[in-house]
Amino acid sequence: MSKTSMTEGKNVPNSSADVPFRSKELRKQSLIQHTGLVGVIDEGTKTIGFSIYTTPDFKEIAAHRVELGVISSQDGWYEQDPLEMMASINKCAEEAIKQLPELGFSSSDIITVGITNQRETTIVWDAVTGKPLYNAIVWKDIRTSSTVEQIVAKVQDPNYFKRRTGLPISTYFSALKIRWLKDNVPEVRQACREKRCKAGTVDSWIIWNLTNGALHITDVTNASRTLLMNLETQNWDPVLLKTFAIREEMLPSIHSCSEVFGKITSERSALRGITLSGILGNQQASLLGQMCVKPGQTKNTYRSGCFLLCNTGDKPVFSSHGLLTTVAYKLGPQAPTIYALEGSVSVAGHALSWLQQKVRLLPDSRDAEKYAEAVPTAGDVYFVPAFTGLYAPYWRQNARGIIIGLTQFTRKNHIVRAALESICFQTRDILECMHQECGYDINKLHADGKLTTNNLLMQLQADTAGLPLFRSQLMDSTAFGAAMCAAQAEGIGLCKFEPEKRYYENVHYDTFLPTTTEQEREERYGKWKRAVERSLGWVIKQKKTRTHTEENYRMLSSLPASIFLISTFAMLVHSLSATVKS
Ligand SMILES: Nc1ncnc2c1ncn2[C@@H]1O[C@H](COP(=O)(O)OP(=O)(O)O)[C@@H](O)[C@H]1O
Ligand SMILES: O=P(O)(O)OC[C@H](O)CO
Repeated sequence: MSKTSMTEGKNVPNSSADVPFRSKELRKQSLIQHTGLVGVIDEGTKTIGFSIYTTPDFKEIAAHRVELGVISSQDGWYEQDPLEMMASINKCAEEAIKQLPELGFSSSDIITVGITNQRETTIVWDAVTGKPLYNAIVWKDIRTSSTVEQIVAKVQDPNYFKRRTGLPISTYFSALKIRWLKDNVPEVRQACREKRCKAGTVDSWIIWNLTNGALHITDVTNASRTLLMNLETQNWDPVLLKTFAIREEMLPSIHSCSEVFGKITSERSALRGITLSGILGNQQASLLGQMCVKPGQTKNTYRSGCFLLCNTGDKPVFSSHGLLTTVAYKLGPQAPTIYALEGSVSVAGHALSWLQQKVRLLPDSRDAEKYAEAVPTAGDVYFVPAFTGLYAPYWRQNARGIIIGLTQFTRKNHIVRAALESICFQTRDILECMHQECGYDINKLHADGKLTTNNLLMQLQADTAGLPLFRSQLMDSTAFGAAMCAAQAEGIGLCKFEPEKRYYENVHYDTFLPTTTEQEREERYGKWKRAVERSLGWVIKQKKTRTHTEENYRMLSSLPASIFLISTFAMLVHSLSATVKS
C-alpha cells in the first residue's frame, strides 16, 4: 500500500469510528488554548452529534453522538421521527456539556452554536402546536418515482429545472417530498388549508424547535437542495412554487450561512440562551472543513452515501446532465456566494451495511477491510449497488443493484472487495463527468467520513482514480467546517476565516498514491461501465404511488396525486410559455 503521512509521528489512524480525531494527541493539545467555545449540532442521516470546539484553534474538546433510527415500511421508503431527532439533539448537547467541567470549561463558555445537517430530508409541522404532521421523508426515499417519471415524460426541455435550480428533477429533492405530503397526508392538507402548515429541511425544523417557533429560517446551501430556490436570485422561485403548488408562506426565509440568527430559547435545550450563528448542509460543511476554498479544490465524503464536491468559485458552473450545481457557502449576508459542482452517490457505506445486516456476509461493516484484504483482487466480480436507482452521473431511477462476474471460485471476500471497489468506481464516474462536461481536471482528492478509516478503500480509490488521495486526520470535517462557519459570523467574531492558515496549523493528512498503470485502470473501469449498463432499466414500470401501513390514506392518495399531475403540467406549460414570451 502506498500510504505516506504528512503528520509527524502519528500516521496510524485511530480505528475507532466514534473518535472524531484520528489521533488522540490532538485531543490533549486542544486543552492548551482557553478561548471562547463554539458548539455544533451535526444531524446526519445515521448519526446525530453535538461537538464543542475551542477557538480560534478549532480543536474538538467534547462531543456526544447517538444513532438515529430509520423507519422503512416499504421498499424504497425511508422516514425518520422528527421528535426523536430533537430529543437526540438535546441529549447530545446535554451530554457533551457535562464533559466541560473536567476540561476546565463550563456551558457559559459556549459563545455560539452552528448547525449542519443531512440535506433534502423534509419535515412538515403544525405552526400552532409545533408538532410534526408526518415523519421526516429522508433524501434517499424514492416514493415519488412515478411522479418524477411522468414529469420527465411531459417536460420537453430536459434542462428546465436545471437552469433555474442547478438540479435535475429527481426524487432526491425536497419539492417532490413536500408535494407528496400535501397530496397524501390528510393532516397536512388540512393544516395547509388553515395556513398552519410549515415545511422545511432538517435545519429549519431544528431551529424552529430551539427557538420555540420564533424562527422559521434556512440557509442558501439547504435551500439550494429543494428544487425550489432560484440559483441566480437565491430566493424561492415563483414559477417553481406554482409548478409544485407550494405556497411560499409554508417555507422558511433564506439566509446566508453565517450571521447572528437569534438565540436558543427552548427550555428543553441545555443550550438555552446561546446564540445561533451558522447553518450549512453537511456536504458543504465538509467542503469548508476540508479547506476546499479555491476553485478546483475537491473533497469526497465517504459515509452511507458518498458526496464529491468541487469548489467552482463565485460563478455557478452548469453540467449538461450528470452533476448538480449547488451553493457551497455564503459566509455572511454581504459575502459572495460560492458555488460547487456536486456528484452524489446514493449508496456507498450503505452497501457494506447491507452486506452486514441483510446478507450477513460480514459480521460488521468495520470488518470490510480485513475481509477484502484476504484476497488480492475482487476476482473479476463487480457490484453495482443501485438499491434505489443510480444518482450522479446517471440519474436513472430504474436501475437496480447487481453483482456480476460470479464463478464457482467466488468467495465472500471477493464480494466485499467488489463492494469497496464500487464506491471507488462511482467516485471515478463523477470525476470523469467533471472532466468531460465541465473541463475540470482534478489533480488530487481530499477524503473524509467514517469509511475513510478503511485504508484499503483509500488505496483502491487512489488506484481507481489515478489520483493522490489526501485523507484528513480530522475524521469529522463536517462539524469542523460548521464550527468555523458559526464562529466567524459578524457580531460573533471568534475568528476570522483564514483557511490557508488553519490548513497548515490544524489539519493533517495521510496521503495515498496510485500504484496502478493507466492501462490497468482503464481496463477495470471499462468493465465497471459494462456492469453499470447491465443494471440500468431493470425496473420496467414503477409501482403506483401507495401510502404504507395507514390503510385510510390509500384511497386519498390516487385522487390528489392525479390532480397534482394535471395541475403541475398545466402550470409547467403555462410557465414555460411565459418564459418563452419574455
Ligand atoms: N470503520 C468503518 N469501516 C467501514 N465502514 C464503516 C465504518 N464505520 C462506518 N462505516 C459505514 O459508514 C456508514 C455510516 O457512516 P455515518 O457517518 O454514521 O453515516 P451517515 O452519513 O449516514 O450519518 C455505514 O453505512 C457503515 O457501513
Ligand atoms: O448524513 P449523510 O452524511 O448521509 O449526508 C446526506 C446528504 O446530505 C444527502 O444529500
